Amino acid sequence: MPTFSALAQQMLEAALAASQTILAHYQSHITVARKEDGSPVTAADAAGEAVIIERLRGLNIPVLGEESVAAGKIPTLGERFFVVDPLDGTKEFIKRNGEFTVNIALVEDHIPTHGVIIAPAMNTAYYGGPEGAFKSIIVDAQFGQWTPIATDPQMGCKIVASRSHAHGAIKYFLDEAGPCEDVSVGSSLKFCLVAEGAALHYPRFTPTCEWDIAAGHAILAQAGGALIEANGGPMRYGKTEVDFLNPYFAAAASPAHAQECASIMRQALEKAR
Ligand SMILES: Nc1ncnc2c1ncn2[C@@H]1O[C@H](COP(=O)(O)O)[C@@H](OP(=O)(O)O)[C@H]1O
Ligand SMILES: [Mg+2]
Repeated sequence: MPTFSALAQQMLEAALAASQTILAHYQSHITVARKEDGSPVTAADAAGEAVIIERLRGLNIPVLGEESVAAGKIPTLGERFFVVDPLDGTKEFIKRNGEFTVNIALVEDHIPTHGVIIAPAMNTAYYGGPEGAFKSIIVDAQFGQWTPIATDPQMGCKIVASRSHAHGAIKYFLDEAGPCEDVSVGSSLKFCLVAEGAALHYPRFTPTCEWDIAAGHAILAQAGGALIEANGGPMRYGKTEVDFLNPYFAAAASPAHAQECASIMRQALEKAR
């Protein structure tokens, strides 16, 4: 059982509280609204983010939250800031297939050093930080035992892809990668599958924002994996100038696999043109 730092404990408790709030919405009627960009949003998104901001307030670290940004509230980001997606996989939440997550990351010097992901409807939590990478089952709204997780770079080819945001290049990726199993799942759970050794590659060919990936990036990195831009360079956070939009990226079970994944992505994108 890891001894979590006070900071990690606060992040975990904030995510757990938001997860309970979101579950209450999930178990009652879900009303769907549309954001300016046409993407769906529910009352659970805002309620979850409010709970997280409240719980993290005492730390005096700026919070970059998906819903706050959508409402025009962008904090001044210093060297250290939280990145929050209270409800990633809103489409899955609305479809009620359970594949949605609460995400909190701490970014330091442009890199996510701590990450928490909870899948409320699956009673599953993941953490990655200086203590290592761990998974826990939630019982009676409490974390159970934390067990270490690790990627499996030796496994056969298995890729995870978005359930709701497909791109034509995936087909070419599979052609290039050779025999490869292909699994679709919603939200940041894709990072968790790679982090716990259940998938090898997560090539992302459709847009994401920093809050969609920061927590997953931290967990994956601590579990032995890596996330890089599809061009092969490091993924950096705090990209205010591009509204926190990420370039396409490659996440995989090791730094070498991430480079391989990115290289196959570039070939696939070339073919898809
Ligand atoms: N056109 C776009 N621009 C920016 N982000 C997008 C996007 N289309 C989808 N996304 C992001 O992809 C996330 C869903 O990922 P996935 O398809 O892997 O489940 C969404 O998270 P939310 O559900 O939090 O809005 C959303 O932020
Ligand atoms: Mg999201």
